[in-house]
Amino acid sequence: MNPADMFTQVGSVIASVMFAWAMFKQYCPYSVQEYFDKYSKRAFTFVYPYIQISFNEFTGDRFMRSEAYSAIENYLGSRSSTQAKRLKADVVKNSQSVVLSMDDYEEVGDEFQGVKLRWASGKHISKTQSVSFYPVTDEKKYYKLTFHKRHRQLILGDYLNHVLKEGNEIKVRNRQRKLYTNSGSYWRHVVFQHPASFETLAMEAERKQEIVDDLVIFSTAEDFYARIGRAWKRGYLLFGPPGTGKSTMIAAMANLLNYDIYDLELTAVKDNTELRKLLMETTTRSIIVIEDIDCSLDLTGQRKKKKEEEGERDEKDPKPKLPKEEDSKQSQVTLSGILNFVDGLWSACRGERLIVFTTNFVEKLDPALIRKGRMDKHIELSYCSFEAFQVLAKNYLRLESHHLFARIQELLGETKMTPAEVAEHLMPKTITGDAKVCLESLIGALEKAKEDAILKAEEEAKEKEKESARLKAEEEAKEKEKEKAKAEEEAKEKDSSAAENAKKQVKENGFCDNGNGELNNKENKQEGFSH
Ligand SMILES: Nc1ncnc2c1ncn2[C@@H]1O[C@H](COP(=O)(O)OP(=O)(O)OP(=O)(O)O)[C@@H](O)[C@H]1O
Ligand SMILES: [Mg+2]
Repeated sequence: MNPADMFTQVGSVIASVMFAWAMFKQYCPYSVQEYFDKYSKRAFTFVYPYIQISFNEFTGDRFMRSEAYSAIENYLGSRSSTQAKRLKADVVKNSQSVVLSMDDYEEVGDEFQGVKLRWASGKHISKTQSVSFYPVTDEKKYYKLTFHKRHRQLILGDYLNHVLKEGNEIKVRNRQRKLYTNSGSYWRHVVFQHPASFETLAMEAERKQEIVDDLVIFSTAEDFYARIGRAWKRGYLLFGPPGTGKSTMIAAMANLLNYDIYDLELTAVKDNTELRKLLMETTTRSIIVIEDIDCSLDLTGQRKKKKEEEGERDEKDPKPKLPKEEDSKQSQVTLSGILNFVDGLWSACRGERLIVFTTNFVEKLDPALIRKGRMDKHIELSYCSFEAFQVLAKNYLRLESHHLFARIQELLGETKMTPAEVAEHLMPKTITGDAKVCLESLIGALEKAKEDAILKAEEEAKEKEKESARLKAEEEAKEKEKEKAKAEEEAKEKDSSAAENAKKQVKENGFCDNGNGELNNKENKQEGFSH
C-alpha cells in the first residue's frame, strides 16, 4: 500500500470514529453515557500505570484557599523559572525582587530520590447560572501531580511532606504583607506598605508598652489558647475622636506582628452568608478590621429594634412581608451576623487573628458587640497629651527638648487638640526645616484653640443662663396660672354653696339672708311687685 492510500484510509477511519462518537453523544441517553464514561475510565486506569493527584485552589465551596495549593505554588516557583515556557511574575519584598510561577496549562518536571514526576497547572471554568449579558465565570485553579504507581508510598509520604515544608519556607522568605479589601464576595489585595510603628505612635509610653506586650503575648500564645480551649483570636476596640491615631495604630499592629490586614467594608457585604464566606477566606496571621463600625450599618441596638418591629408586625399581620425594593438593595448584614463573625463557631476556623473595630462614638454601639470576649481590649485614643507631643516632636523635628516645650505643655494641659492637628503644625514650614517656626506655629494654634474654647464656654454659659431664666419664667407663669385657676375654682365653689344655702333657707323658712343683712321672702317680693 502506498503512503497516499494509507493516509486516506486512516483519515476515513478517524472521520468514522468521530461521526460515531458524535452520534453516540447526541442520541444515547445520558445515563448510558455516564455508565460508559465510568467504565471506560476504569479500563483506562487499569492499563495506565500512572497516578494523578489534584490540589485545588479552594477547598469546600470556595470557602478557603487551600494551604497545600499555595505551598505547592511556592515550591514550584524556582522549577518553573527554569522549565516552563509561560510564566507569571509577581513582585515581592518591597518591590525589590521578582518571583516567578508557572502560568495556567503549563507543565514542569521534578525529581525526588531518583524518582521522576510531573506537575501540571490548569483551571476549571464554570459559568454561573444567572441570566445576564455578561455571564460571570468562576475559575477554579488546580495543580496536578503525576507519578508512576510503583512510587506511591514514597510520593504520598516523604515527597509531599518535603513539598509542603519547602513551599512554606519559601512563602515565609518571600512574604510581603498584603492589604485586602472586599469587593462583593471576594477579597482583592495590594501590597501593604504603611510605615507606622509603635515607636512613631504618639501615645503615653506606659500605655503603649502595655498594648505592645498584649500583642506579643497573644502572638506567641498558641499553646496557651489550645490549653484553655479558646479560639486563637483577640478583639480590639479602638475608640476616640477623629485624628487620634486609630488607623495608624492598626498599621503599627500589623507591622509589629508581621500580619496581613483585611479591611472589611461592611456596607458592600450582601448578607450574613457572604460575610461568613469572606471570613473563611481570610488567612491566619492577619488583622480583620472594621473601621467606623457605628457608621457601617445600623447596628446600634438593631437586635432590639428588629424584635420590636417584628412584634408590631406579628400583631398587625401574621404573614411575613417580603423586603421592599430599597431594603433589598441595602446590605442585609445584621448585628447577630456580626456577632457570629466575631465570636461564632466559624470564627475559630482560622487561628492567630486579631479583630479590630474602630469608632468615634463608642456609646452608640450595642453592648453585646463590644463585651469582653468579643472585643477583649478597649483602647481609648484621645487628645494629644504632652507625652504624646514629645513623641511627635522627636519624629517630626528630631527634638528631645526645647525652651518652647514648657509653654506647649502648659497649653496642652488647658486645651484639646488631636495628634493629627499637632502633627500638621510640626510638618516642615521652611526649606531649612527650622524647628522653632513649627513650635511657634503650634503655640499660636494652641493659644487660639484655648481662646476659642474660653469663648465657647462663655457662650455656652450664657446660653445656659438664658435657658434657665426662660425655664424659671415659664415655671413662674405656670405657677401663677395655677393659682389663678385655683382662686377661680374656690370663688365658684363659694358661689354655688351660697346659692345652695339660700335655696335651703327659702325651703325651710320661706325667706333667706341675701348676704347683705336683708331678709328676702316670697311675700315681700310679691308685695314689692304689686306696689
Ligand atoms: N497617635 C498618633 N501618633 C502619630 N500620628 C498620629 C497619631 N494620631 C494621628 N496621627 C496622624 O494623623 C493622621 C490621621 O490619623 P488616623 O488616620 O490614624 O486617625 P483616626 O483616629 O483613624 O481618624 P478617623 O477617626 O477620622 O479615622 C495620620 O496620618 C497620622 O500621621
Ligand atoms: Mg481612621
